[in-house]
Amino acid sequence: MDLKSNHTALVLADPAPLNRVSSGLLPYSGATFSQNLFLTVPTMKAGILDIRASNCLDSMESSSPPDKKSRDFNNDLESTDTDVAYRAWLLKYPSALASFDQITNPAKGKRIALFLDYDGTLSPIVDNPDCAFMSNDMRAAVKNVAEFFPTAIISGRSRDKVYEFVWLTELNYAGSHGMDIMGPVRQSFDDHSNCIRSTDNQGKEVNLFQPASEFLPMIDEVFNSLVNNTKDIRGAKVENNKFCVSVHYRNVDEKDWTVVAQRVHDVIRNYPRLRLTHGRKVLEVRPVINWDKGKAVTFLLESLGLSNCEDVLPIYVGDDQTDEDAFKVLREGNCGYGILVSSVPKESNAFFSLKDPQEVMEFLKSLVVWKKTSTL
Ligand SMILES: O=P(O)(O)OC[C@H]1O[C@H](O[C@H]2O[C@H](CO)[C@@H](O)[C@H](O)[C@H]2O)[C@H](O)[C@@H](O)[C@@H]1O
Repeated sequence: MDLKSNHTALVLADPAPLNRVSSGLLPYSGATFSQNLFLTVPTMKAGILDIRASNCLDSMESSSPPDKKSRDFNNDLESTDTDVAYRAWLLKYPSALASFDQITNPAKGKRIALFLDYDGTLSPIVDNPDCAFMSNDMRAAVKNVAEFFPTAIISGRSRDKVYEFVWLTELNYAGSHGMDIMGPVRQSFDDHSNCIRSTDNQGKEVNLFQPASEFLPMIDEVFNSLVNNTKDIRGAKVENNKFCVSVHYRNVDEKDWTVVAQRVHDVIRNYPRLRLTHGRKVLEVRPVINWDKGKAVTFLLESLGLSNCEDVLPIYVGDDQTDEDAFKVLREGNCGYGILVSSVPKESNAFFSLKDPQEVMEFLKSLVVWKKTSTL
């Protein structure tokens, strides 16, 4: 099948950065133009910033709130205001540690199924994506929790890469935002399209579900073009996540973010079957398929024989925009809880919050203690 075409405009399907309504959320209409962005593009060809790239830049800015360190440094008063805002936000998204009983009471008599994002949830956000190591303490906490509760990692990274960081065989892994799921063998999935039998690195038979497998050659092609198109932008980094590609701009000078946005759009405008989503200082290029982390949660629950809400309480912990799909599935299904990891106020579909990976670790440890001491 020819997945590439040169005549259709880019599909811009960015999920809403929930902390601000952005023009980047609007499909391309050609009706508006951001003047100040136009004026701040120093290196653009002919001085024109593509409107879709301009909308994208809005989203890049709104999905990249200043970190706590720089806020505190800027101004003590401002930091006090921010703390007040954070405390107010906690009323809407209570701490999962402070509200631990509220989470575990409904779990009595049920099995908890745990879903964990990786970057920003199990490992702190760092400048170099290749160095996002999780601590040994966190690894021990995840290993312990997985002894008591079925546990899966759902990451935007490729499945292999996230496994190299986590290195625990007792978990299930879904890479590429859920487009690459390795789970236990289920006979009932044998007829499922895109589901094949394979073996894991222990030689155990597993099911491999890859709903975007036909996009593999296209993703490789786009990865190479993106590497080529961004190689002169200092600090830009392109990461091949197998079924999606990440373009990092964390280390790019903010004045050059427009250039990053434009270069990415220049490449993907030729691929109408690819779309762009936003993460934490990263643009994620992915296939336009009806699949996301939320669908992956549903699929994994089914694969693990845990899809009956009467007996199972799923908990999903994540920090990023793409995790919202999973929070939404749990909220709308009235089944389980999303926990957003954030140290800044953000609108979310999660029910609870944790401040950072350190608090995630405490939460995982508390679950183990609760399970060990629970009589039910
Ligand atoms: O779904 P996730 O596991 O959260 O993956 C989302 C992206 O995570 C990584 O990037 C983020 O973490 C990096 C390391 O801390 C950081 O440098 C970067 O700015 C963040 O966006 C990963 O490198 C990406 O490929 C994933 O898409």
